[in-house]
Amino acid sequence: MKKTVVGLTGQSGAGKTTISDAFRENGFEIINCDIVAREVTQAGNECCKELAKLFPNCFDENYSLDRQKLGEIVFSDKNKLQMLNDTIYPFINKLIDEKINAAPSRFILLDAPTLFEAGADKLCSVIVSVVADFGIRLERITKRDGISAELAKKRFSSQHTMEFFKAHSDFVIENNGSVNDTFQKTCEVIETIKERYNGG
Ligand SMILES: CC(C)(COP(=O)(O)OP(=O)(O)OC[C@H]1O[C@@H](n2cnc3c(N)ncnc32)[C@H](O)[C@@H]1O)[C@@H](O)C(=O)NCCC(=O)NCCS
Ligand SMILES: Nc1ncnc2c1ncn2[C@@H]1O[C@H](COP(=O)(O)OP(=O)(O)OP(=O)(O)O)[C@@H](O)[C@H]1O
Repeated sequence: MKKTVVGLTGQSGAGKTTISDAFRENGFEIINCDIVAREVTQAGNECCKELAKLFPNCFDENYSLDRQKLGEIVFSDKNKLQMLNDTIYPFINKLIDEKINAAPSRFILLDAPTLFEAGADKLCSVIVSVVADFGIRLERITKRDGISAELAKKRFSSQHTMEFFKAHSDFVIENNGSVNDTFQKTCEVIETIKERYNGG
């Protein structure tokens, strides 16, 4: 069975995980890369031991990761973010590969904020970006994650710009309005993708 992998990407708070529900309802198997990143950093595993060499203050004696502390460090320093990415992506990409191979569905959605940085765009037949305005994203993620506006802004500036996402995607979904409107737009995109790739 030839699998079609759709990469869903965009800045923090744009609405990737919200939109992924529409893909699930349309028969897609969802791989959420934030969850994959949590799986590879479960206390005591190999990835944590590698990261603890670089960020010793972010781990306790059981190699359990203090996520907020690491976020504060890497989203304030591009070199440290690069060190984190270089270390964690091989573990993440290996697990993504395993999940794609094990997926029972022919259609797979990769919900991945750092799709391009991780090189996971190369696994995708189609790339969909979700975009939303800065102020809206700021409000959403300070509320969702309970983080300060300052940390949220640092996280944004660690990511590609909206223009980058638009320029590197096959479809762009704007999510400044209601969830219902965005769901409708997403279903139209899904229909086009399915028409294009069914049987292909
Ligand atoms: C830095 C970490 C420990 C912060 O953990 P925390 O629980 O505070 O945040 P969480 O993991 O829920 O991520 C929240 C959002 O931050 C953004 N983000 C996460 N990692 C990165 C990154 N490397 N570069 C840019 N933005 C990122 C994404 O929009 C993500 O949805 C964590 O995000 C991490 O391990 N990041 C590296 C792995 C990665 O790139 N994950 C993204 C999916 S591949
Ligand atoms: N159209 C919308 N109207 C109101 N709230 C929304 C809308 N879209 C998303 N949200 C809310 O905004 C928050 C961020 O959305 P979501 O988690 O889907 O973003 P994301 O792109 O996956 O972000 P991240 O990369 O940080 O994980 C969530 O709490 C979600 O419920």
